[in-house]
Amino acid sequence: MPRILNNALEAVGNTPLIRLDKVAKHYDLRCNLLGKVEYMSAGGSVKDRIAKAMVEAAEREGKLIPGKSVVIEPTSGNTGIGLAMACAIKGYSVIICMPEKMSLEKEAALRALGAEVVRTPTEAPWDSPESHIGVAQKLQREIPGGVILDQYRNANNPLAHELTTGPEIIEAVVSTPTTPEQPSSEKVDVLIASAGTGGTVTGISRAIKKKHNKECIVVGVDPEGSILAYPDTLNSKHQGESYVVEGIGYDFIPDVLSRDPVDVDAWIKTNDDEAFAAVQVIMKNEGLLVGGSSGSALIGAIKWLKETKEGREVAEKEEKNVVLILPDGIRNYIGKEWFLNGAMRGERSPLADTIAKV
Ligand SMILES: C=C(NCc1c(COP(=O)(O)O)cnc(C)c1O)C(=O)O
Repeated sequence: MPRILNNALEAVGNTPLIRLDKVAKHYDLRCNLLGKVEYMSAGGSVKDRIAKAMVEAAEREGKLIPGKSVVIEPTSGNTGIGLAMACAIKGYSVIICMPEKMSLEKEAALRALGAEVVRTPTEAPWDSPESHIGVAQKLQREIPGGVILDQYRNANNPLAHELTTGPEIIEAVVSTPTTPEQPSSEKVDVLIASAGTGGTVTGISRAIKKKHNKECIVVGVDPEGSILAYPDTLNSKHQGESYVVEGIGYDFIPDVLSRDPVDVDAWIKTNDDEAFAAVQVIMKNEGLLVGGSSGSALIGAIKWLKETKEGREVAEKEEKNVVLILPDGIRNYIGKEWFLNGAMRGERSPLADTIAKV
């Protein structure tokens, strides 16, 4: 029931799970494609959830003291935005260390929320002093009250998804009964998520497999150039190559990512072009203004559904529920060339010719 909230943190999560029927038709799928639309969270991304969880856990443990502590975090931006939102509400100073590659839009949102932003060289290896992680550690050593909550190692990252994102998905699927028009197994049959820290895919997988459906197939999506996919042989062809999509892929394996096949059954590699084309498919067919890694998740799903034996079996069954995590929205990338190319200079509707003649 609608009620007055105390602050924006109470509007984190509880995002809709929306049918992507026109996208499924576009790719000739018979199964249900369901998108968990995370840009509808208060801070605009899936990372709001871990930011809130890490801050509140640190407060409970006495690690954050109002008026004294300075939250410092290495991030590709969205975790930073979630932290800056929490710190604005709770009264902590915050410094975000973010690689140069990440969008100006994310930096602007961070600064608008009161954060200081330190940019670092994108190509710096994760364990070098110049990386976003190395610079955050240096700042913590030198700034009194500096606290790194550390999304790459903090158990509250995957736990936030095990306790919130996963149960929300399960509840939505279980409470939507099958009908002749919209057949459903009433289970989460497949979960597909792109990976950065790996907290999302790990945490949701644990929720589903422990409490709902241990037969659920969990697919991780990792960009070409990154090394998160398992087995490592999947990564060798493009290892070290740069990529434009933001928020996913790393040159190290974060502690919070479980590559145990029990948690993540399969991995799919994707590239920028196919991801950004998939963003346009979601926008034009479903009216959802998603970000680049949502395109990675969608094209990763399509590749798994079309190019693997297990996937083809799922794709043909109209009752099967395939859940995709759509991590953020186009707000973070509205001026980026990859988006403008598609939106402003892409295929126009037939109406364009008519308008030109008026
Ligand atoms: C790691 C960070 N983001 C993760 C992320 C992800 C991956 O979420 P993980 O739970 O970190 O695997 C997907 N898409 C976008 C747009 C993201 O920002 C970060 O914002 O620091």
